Parts: sequence; structure tokens; C-alpha cells
Amino acid sequence: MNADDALVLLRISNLNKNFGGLQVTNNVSLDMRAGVITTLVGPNGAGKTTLFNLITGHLTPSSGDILWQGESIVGKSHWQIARCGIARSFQDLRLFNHMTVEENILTVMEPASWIWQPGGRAGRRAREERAMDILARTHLLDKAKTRAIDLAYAERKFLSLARIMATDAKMWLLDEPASGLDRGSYELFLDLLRTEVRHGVTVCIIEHNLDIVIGISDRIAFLDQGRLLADGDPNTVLNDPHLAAIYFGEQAA
Ligand SMILES: Nc1ncnc2c1ncn2[C@@H]1O[C@H](COP(=O)(O)OP(=O)(O)OP(=O)(O)O)[C@@H](O)[C@H]1O
Repeated sequence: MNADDALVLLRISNLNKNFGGLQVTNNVSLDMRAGVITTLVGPNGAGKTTLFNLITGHLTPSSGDILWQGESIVGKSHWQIARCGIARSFQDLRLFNHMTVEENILTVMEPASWIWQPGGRAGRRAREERAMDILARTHLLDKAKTRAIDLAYAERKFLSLARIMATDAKMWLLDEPASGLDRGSYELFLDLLRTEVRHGVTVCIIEHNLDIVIGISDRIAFLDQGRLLADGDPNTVLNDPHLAAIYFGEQAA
């Protein structure tokens, strides 16, 4: 293993996924390196969500491999992959709407959050303190006792991030995490993401809004019709006229 390989957390290797006769992932190879924010960009139906589903074990590849820290995770269930340290957010957020913000966090720390589990009362107290720390970092401290359903839209987005933070995942897969945020919330979100990345989190984002893509990305992976057409620094990828034409639908791939 050379020095570059040592930085690769997740390696996608010659990955294919077919649904019947439809090939939605076509020989994709992509490395995600520690401490880097990679954005998946591409027109509708390019295969971005499918790639997330393949990484998280919600779908099984037709062929190819996905290595997490050098070990194949293909064939593992989605909860086994989550336990490896890969967490995911969804566009529809999937919060526990009728639980409080604090409960939404503590539930993610299951199974160890129950009083009769190892650690007992002291363990529970430590988890509550950690939950409060996460809520402070996600600007939700004063909402700890508010039910998720009663939060504003941006607060719900921050809660979905807080839940990922509570899992201690090393890799975050985020599906349009900044869409619909007002400018102030977007700046807070960006600060939060940059801080977490500085502390060692690796992030992959699906995003359509090019302003957000430019603001967030260290690296862009451009997909079209299941194929990875480019993987590189944002300026190079976004200034490629061929990719721009595909993205804006002016020509076929
Ligand atoms: N379960 C499935 N069965 C059959 N086809 C599927 C299935 N899931 C996805 N597809 C097809 O795979 C292709 C890629 O879909 P995917 O949702 O991954 O694209 P995407 O890039 O995330 O698109 P969008 O930006 O619109 O969300 C599409 O043609 C879609 O219709």
C-alpha cells in the first residue's frame, strides 16, 4: 500500500448495478479520502442516489467492490455498514417527529442509552452530556425539549446532522443537506461541516445547486447515465464545457 492509498477511507472499484436490462451504475471507480468533501454531481437519473444506496448496503452491486478501510463491505447489511462508521442522511430527513430533539439524539446512541445497559446511570449521564455538546455544535441547544415536528425547516436539517454526529461515524453521506436553507443557516451549516472535516470526518454530498456545490466541495465526481465522467478539483470539473452541456441537457453523453 503506498502513501496515497493510506488516505483512502472508501474505495469504489469497477462497480456495476443493473435493474433488469437497465444499467444504472456503469463501471464506477472512485476513492474517497480522509478529510475531503466530495460532491456527486450529475443530471437527474445519473445514478447518484443509487451509488449512495450501494455504499450503504441498501442495494447490492451486480459486480465490482466497495472497500471500507481496505475491507470489502459488499454483502453486508445496511446496519452492519452503519456500524462500520458510514452514516447517511436522506432528503426527507427521517426524524422521529414526535420525539424531542434531545430524544432524537439519544435514540441514535442506542442500544447503550438505556439505564440498565452497561455503564448504568453514569453512562447515561455521559451520553446526555455528549448529546448536549452535539446540540450546542448544531445550534439546537435551546430546542432540546422541542419535538422535532415543531422545528423550523433549517432546524430539522441541523437535527438530521446532529443525529449523524451522535453515531460517531467517520464518513457522512449527505443527500442535499443544504437545500432550502436561508443564507444565515447555510453559513452555519458550512462552518459546521468544515469544523467536522477538520476533526477527521470524511463527507460525500449529493447536490444539485451549483452555488452550493462550489461553496462546499473539495472534489467533484461527475456522473451521467451511471458512468463517472470526471473526478477532480471543482474548478476543472465545473469549467469543462462538455460536462456543462451534459448537466444542462444540451447534448447527450
Ligand atoms: N429500484 C429501481 N428499479 C429500477 N430502476 C431504478 C431503481 N432505482 C433507480 N432506478 C433508475 O436508476 C437510474 C438512476 O437513478 P438515481 O435515483 O440513482 O439517480 P440520481 O442521479 O440520484 O437522480 P436524481 O438527481 O433525480 O435524484 C434512474 O434511471 C432510475 O429510474
